[in-house]
Amino acid sequence: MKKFHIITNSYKDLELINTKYIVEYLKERGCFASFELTDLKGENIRFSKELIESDCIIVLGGDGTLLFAARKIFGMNKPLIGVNMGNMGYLCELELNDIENALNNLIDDVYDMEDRMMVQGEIFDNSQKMKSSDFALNDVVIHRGGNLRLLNFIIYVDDVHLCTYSADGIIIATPTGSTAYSMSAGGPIVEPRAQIILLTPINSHTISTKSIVISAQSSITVEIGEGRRQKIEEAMVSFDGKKPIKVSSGEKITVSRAKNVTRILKMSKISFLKTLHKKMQEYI
Ligand SMILES: NC(=O)c1ccc[n+]([C@@H]2O[C@H](COP(=O)([O-])OP(=O)(O)OC[C@H]3O[C@@H](n4cnc5c(N)ncnc54)[C@H](O)[C@@H]3O)[C@@H](O)[C@H]2O)c1
Ligand SMILES: Nc1ncnc2c1ncn2[C@@H]1O[C@H](COP(=O)(O)OP(=O)(O)OP(=O)(O)O)[C@@H](O)[C@H]1O
Repeated sequence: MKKFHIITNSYKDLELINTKYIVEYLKERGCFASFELTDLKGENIRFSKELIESDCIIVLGGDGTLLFAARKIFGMNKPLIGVNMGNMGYLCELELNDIENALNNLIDDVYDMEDRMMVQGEIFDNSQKMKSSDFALNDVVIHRGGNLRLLNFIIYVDDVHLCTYSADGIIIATPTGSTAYSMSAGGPIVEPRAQIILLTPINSHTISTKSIVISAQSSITVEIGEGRRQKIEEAMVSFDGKKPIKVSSGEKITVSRAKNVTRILKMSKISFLKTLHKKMQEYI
């Protein structure tokens, strides 16, 4: 690879010391290198010529920054690799102390590429009109928000009623997202290249509290049910933990496999489970 674009979280690389170092290093090795900063509002609007023409995106930050970058370049088919400057950085494979080695490997095309499935979600109002849609690499979370009342979530798979959870929320996760919120809510850990969609309730107050694994060919619809005390309840929908969207009883969220994937570059041969174990121990 020859053309690199860096997306840096300026909260993590405060004076851009590491960003500038990487740009200079790549240029010294005869490559093109450019950078941009994540914008504070998390909006994805600016697409520079350098970003569009790059062979690879290097992300400097934590998992949140990598998720931001993945959403930004959705559909562009460009590979991503993260340099961990976050607290945990599970999705960010590279460490700063070995960065030259990693950059040399990228230049010499010594890496593996892993396609990670993503999901798309569409939110429909009471008259079945789509009011919003978005994509996620980790998860779509439907949550009671600040409201301390149990909500009813009516679940359909391919339009057939599956079950109803009384819970704080529902997480619909990809295999990548299985190690994030879904895991905290008791969901299974899934091999990142698997092709499934995971449905995990958050604090379900029903006998069935288990996660359900669904084929990636199917779509899941979550309807916000009527409340016990009041007919119309409100909930929040968030894609990869970003910008919550308000929904209320009768509205539906349909989640299915997205047409595009996130391509993550891999250099280490260490298994995803060992990495998870190591990062979790370091994090504590
Ligand atoms: N209780 C929880 O575990 C909880 C609560 C809210 C959100 N989240 C997760 O946070 C994600 C957004 O991440 P963020 O960094 O912007 O928010 P954040 O800063 O709130 O991070 C949440 C934690 O999840 C980790 N994380 C994120 N994606 C991961 C993945 N695929 N595998 C393993 N760990 C992962 C992050 O490193 C961080 O430690 C959401 O997609 C959601 O899955 C988790
Ligand atoms: N778009 C953004 N631009 C700049 N800073 C941001 C942006 N979004 C979040 N931040 C800041 O970046 C930090 C979170 O970034 P990130 O998730 O990459 O790191 P982390 O939480 O330390 O890492 P990890 O998620 O791996 O534990 C927060 O301090 C947040 O205020």
